[in-house]
Amino acid sequence: MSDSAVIVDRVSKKFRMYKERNQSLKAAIMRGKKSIAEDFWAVQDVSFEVPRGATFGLIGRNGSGKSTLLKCLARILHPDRGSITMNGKAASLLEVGSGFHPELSGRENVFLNGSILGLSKKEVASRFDEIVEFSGVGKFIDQPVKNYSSGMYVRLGFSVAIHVQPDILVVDEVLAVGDGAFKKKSQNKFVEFTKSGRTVILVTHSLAQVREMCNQVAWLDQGRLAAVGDADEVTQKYQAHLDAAGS
Ligand SMILES: Nc1ncnc2c1ncn2[C@@H]1O[C@H](COP(=O)(O)OP(=O)(O)OP(=O)(O)O)[C@@H](O)[C@H]1O
Repeated sequence: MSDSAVIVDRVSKKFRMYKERNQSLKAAIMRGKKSIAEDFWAVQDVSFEVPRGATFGLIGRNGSGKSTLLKCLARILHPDRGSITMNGKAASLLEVGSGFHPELSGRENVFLNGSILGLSKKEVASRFDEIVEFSGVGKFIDQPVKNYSSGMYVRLGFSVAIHVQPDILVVDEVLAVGDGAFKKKSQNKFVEFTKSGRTVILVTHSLAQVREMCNQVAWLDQGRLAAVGDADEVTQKYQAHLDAAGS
């Protein structure tokens, strides 16, 4: 088996940008079916490998393509060019309570989410107490999740995803929502998770968090890979770049 959990090979992703959005109906009819659009490449020709057991961060300025690449890794988007190979079972947690059904209770959502992430009912049942305990949702577990605070939503979603024990966990800023205590608990969980040979890929805007949590980093700049490798080295380069640009 390869030592790489994930292989990103010359991945590019484009979006169609439509012009003249505010035109009149008459102008649109006159122009017929032709619409004026151009391609915008949000991710361009990016290649790297994520070693098994790494906590791998994606960094870069706003709009550099981090979320787009993360969505490709989570299979929410498909690259227009290149390929992504996942060596193992992957689970992703990209939006607050993604995959949660608002009308269902926390309990029902844990079972639903667990099964979406590939666990049997029995497997979810055996981890249920631990999932609830970690989330801190407590007695609210039988309330519809539409009544949860955003913090409760995220904590429960994160708790399900991490207890499903995927080989590769793809997360987006989830820890930004939790409070300090939950962040610490989650970081410890990540350490435990990666020690058992599992891999975490995350996006965060906090360089301090990247330094603290990640051992490998990819830096994206205008959709292209600016640097990849050891977290300290790459974050230093990125910081120097930001300082030079005066931001
Ligand atoms: N669905 C879409 N349609 C058109 N353009 C998009 C779409 N999604 C993202 N983009 C554009 O692609 C570029 C990269 O966006 P992306 O969200 O991946 O960046 P990011 O690095 O995650 O930014 P941020 O740090 O602000 O979250 C941006 O210019 C964005 O406007």
